[in-house]
Amino acid sequence: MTKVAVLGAGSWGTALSLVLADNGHDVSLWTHRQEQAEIINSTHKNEKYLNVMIPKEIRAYHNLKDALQQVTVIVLVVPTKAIREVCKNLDAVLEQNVTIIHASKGIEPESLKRVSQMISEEMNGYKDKDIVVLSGPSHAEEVAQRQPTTVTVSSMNERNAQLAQDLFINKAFRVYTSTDIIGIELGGALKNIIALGAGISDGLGYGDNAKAALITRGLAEIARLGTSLGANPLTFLGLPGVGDLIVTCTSVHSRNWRAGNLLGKGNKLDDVLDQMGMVVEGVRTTKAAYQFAKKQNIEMPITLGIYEILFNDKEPKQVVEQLMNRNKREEMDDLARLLSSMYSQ
Ligand SMILES: NC(=O)C1=CN([C@@H]2O[C@H](COP(=O)(O)OP(=O)(O)OC[C@H]3O[C@@H](n4cnc5c(N)ncnc54)[C@H](OP(=O)(O)O)[C@@H]3O)[C@@H](O)[C@H]2O)C=CC1
Ligand SMILES: O=C(CO)COP(=O)(O)O
Repeated sequence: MTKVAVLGAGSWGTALSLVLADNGHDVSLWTHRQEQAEIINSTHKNEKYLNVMIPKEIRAYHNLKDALQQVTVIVLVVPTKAIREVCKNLDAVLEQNVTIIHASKGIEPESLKRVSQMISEEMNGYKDKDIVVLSGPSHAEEVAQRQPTTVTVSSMNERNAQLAQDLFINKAFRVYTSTDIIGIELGGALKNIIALGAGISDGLGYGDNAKAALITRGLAEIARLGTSLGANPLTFLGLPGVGDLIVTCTSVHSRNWRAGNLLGKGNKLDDVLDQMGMVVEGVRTTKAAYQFAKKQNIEMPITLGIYEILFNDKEPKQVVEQLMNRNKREEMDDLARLLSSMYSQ
């Protein structure tokens, strides 16, 4: 049995706490809202985020120091925009050495930093090579129902990745390892941009052909940006790449798909985000990827179109027209370039 603190009591933090409790670990679930901690402890529910009973062994905390008592593992599951703030607070009160696993899917606009990089910048004594990421096609709603789910954990420190694998793996939650943390983090973050696009496409009333095109050409964009930042292109063919892309672009559970769907139906971004009430990571990630692609001259036409819908009020139909009328090209250009760059390394 391991003593684990899960920081972030939203949908995913709650679902991951259930997996850990199922595996017999001692779980504290920290929330930044006192009232939410009290509700979880008295009702054993967290209804705003997940419709499931929470076993009474999982105790919710509002005081961070109390949540951290004797833990040897921390699972960080707050929205990417809160990572730095939570890590600063954590650094101020954490007294013991722990293994840090994060499960957030985003990147930081301006810096294009991945979550493991942000964590190590805010936490004294932790290097980004020691942080573990957990990512893959895994909607909290299905994990909470113990439906079969597969994810990948990755760290440059293989021992830490194996520790995370052993901590989470069970008969409903299969965990693979990988050493390509760059690819795993970028795959998980960038698929949210394409999921917004898939939702927009469905909202406009387009069918499966359009969605398959978005998924496939979206994957090419993810691989282009990812490899320019040092990811292994093959990672994008795995669970945290194409796997997560499929689940997020096709599931009604996806907040990114749902937000895109509302945009495609003509709603404005601010109204959509108000309605969602949960994090839609793809919005910030679109900004980050757009800025980077522009600076580095990386071709990302879908990302550019989604940026224009989100931030420049461009009509979704106009963006579709723009995408369909680009210059003619050969489909496999990208793949050939990526593979040859891989083999020349
Ligand atoms: N839901 C899912 O199925 C999956 C989610 N993820 C990723 O996990 C991360 C978290 O997502 P998820 O749990 O779904 O998000 P939710 O929107 O469901 O919950 C986010 C939680 O974080 C809390 N929070 C927000 N800001 C802060 C802050 N500054 N300090 C502390 N807590 C804060 C929210 O509190 P408040 O109530 O105040 O808003 C809420 O409890 C995201 O990066 C997401 O992409 C990954 C895989 C699956
Ligand atoms: O990452 C997810 C599933 O793997 C969750 O996606 P959403 O944030 O779009 O709900």
